[in-house]
Amino acid sequence: MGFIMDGLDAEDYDRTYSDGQLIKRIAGYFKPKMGLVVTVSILVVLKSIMDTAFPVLVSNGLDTLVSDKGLQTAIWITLLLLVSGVLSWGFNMLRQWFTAIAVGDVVLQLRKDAFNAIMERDMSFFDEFSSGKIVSRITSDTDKFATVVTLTVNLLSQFLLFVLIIVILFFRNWQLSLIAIAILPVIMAIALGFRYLARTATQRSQRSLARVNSNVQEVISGITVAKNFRQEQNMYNEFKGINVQAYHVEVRTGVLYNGVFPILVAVANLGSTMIIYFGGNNVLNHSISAGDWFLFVQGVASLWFPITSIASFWSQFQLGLAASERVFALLDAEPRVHQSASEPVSSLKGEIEFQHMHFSYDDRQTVLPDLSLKIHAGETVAFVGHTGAGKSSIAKLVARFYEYQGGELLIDKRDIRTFDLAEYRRRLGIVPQVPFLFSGTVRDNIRYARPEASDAEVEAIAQQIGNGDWLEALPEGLNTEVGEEGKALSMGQRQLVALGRVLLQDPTILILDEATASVDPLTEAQIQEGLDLLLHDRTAILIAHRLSTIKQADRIIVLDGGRIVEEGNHEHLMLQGGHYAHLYNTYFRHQSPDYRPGEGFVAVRPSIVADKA
Ligand SMILES: Nc1ncnc2c1ncn2[C@@H]1O[C@H](COP(=O)(O)OP(=O)(O)OP(=O)(O)O)[C@@H](O)[C@H]1O
Repeated sequence: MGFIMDGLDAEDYDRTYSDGQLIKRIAGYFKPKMGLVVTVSILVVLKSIMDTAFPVLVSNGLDTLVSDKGLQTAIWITLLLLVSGVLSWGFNMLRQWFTAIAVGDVVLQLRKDAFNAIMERDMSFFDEFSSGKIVSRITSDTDKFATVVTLTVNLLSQFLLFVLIIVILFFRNWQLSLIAIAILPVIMAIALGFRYLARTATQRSQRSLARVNSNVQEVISGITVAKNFRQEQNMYNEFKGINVQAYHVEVRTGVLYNGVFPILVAVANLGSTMIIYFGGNNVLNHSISAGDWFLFVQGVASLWFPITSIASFWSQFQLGLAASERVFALLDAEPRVHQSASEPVSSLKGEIEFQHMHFSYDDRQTVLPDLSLKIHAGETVAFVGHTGAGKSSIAKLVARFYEYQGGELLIDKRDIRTFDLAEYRRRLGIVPQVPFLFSGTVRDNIRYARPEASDAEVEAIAQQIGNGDWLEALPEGLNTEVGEEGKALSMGQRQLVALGRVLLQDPTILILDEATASVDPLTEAQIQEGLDLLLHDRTAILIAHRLSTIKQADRIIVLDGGRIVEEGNHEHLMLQGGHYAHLYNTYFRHQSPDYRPGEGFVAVRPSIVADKA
């Protein structure tokens, strides 16, 4: 058994709400739908009354027929039964209809809230939660929330039916009622036992399905690497194991679900047999009528159904509550980036100053221990350093994606924490290392920065980069579809689109995380031209990986372990023979147009080389 369930342990979900809090919260969502909720409640009561009326009418009808024996009475009874049946059907249909409307409206609102909450979250949130989990919180978790509400309405209706039948039976004959309910503890014991087993089985089958999903997702995302390393067979074997596990889990769940009902039916039939025997004896000695006898036989048969359905749906109810909890956790996630005010940022000069900045993403590692740095308005600063030195982190702090723990970050001598972030970010242009393009055309993607820009403006921007030569390589120029995430374009073309996008935005501060991927010399030249345009007249932070970009900077800052170890321009730093010269020898030397293998090393102080060795 053990190995079948491997990897299906509980996830580390953040359960922080009690059931009561959750139900209160769910009820809160239904408050604006009070009219519908009241209508559904009335319909639930009416349907339950009609369902109870049916056996009562038959019972009374039997007794009347025994004494009256007239055809007219039989017709009347039939008509009444027909009316009660039709009414029950009608009430049920309306109840389901209105429930679906109310639940649909609430899920609509909940999804809107969840989506908005995600848009509001700062970047640390996305580090913590995988995209798969976030997607499932918005889609399947809100769906499960809907299931829970629909189930609750159904269960309430069943419960009401149960109470009504019990009350009527007791009014008719309490001794026989006691016999009827004697079977209930047995049914409840089986149902409760099943509740536990069903919950475990449902959780396992959900987890095994999630494993299948995530395996397929991972394989498809990494298909290029898999094919490159010829791992298809290994991947298939891995999938096969996971799929077989899901099969075993599903079979167990199916056997459990399908096995419990025959047991419950057998027990319920035992109850009916007892009622038939004792009730029949009572009819023979005239202590109850034949109609009452029928009512008991019928009543016992309908009693077990509400109990079993409450028990069997309990696990789904719990899972639905857990899903609602995950949605609410998403809505309530505390922001890590705290703004002390929301002051307008109508215009900026672009001066950036870090004062004794202390920053870490989490408690595992300090990324910037104590950074002090002033970038003047209009200055182009290139950050260089080994991987993990903290270059991107500085840029992310300027974009206010993360909260810092100590020191100050001033933009135009104003505390960044006092800014209206939406306005501030409008003045900030970011070109990420791997440019992300949304599906649509090249034109749509450039326009993304300023949706109101006219076609002529977009075209003018595209023409500015490399005289528009890059557009000729695109099959339909600006109208070329970029495909999912821009996969239909080459990496260099994607970078050019990303540059065009930021040029159109015309930000005061530019952050460019330069791509490490190499592009052909022509594209490189076009990108360089685009960059020249971008750098002109604005503050720029370049996380530079290309020698040509680094040389364009007014100042180069060399980072090591989150500290500034050197700064100056290219020539000055080369002469120093320190960290920059060492980086040059390691990364940039071969990018020089005069590069010859084995040549072009610059002199580096022995202490630096020894330090890095
Ligand atoms: N989102 C994150 N959560 C936790 N730690 C992070 C996160 N991003 C970066 N780090 C850590 O912070 C340190 C600095 O990373 P950063 O990305 O700033 O380096 P970098 O100099 O830009 O490197 P590269 O040139 O490879 O992009 C690294 O040790 C990295 O592991």
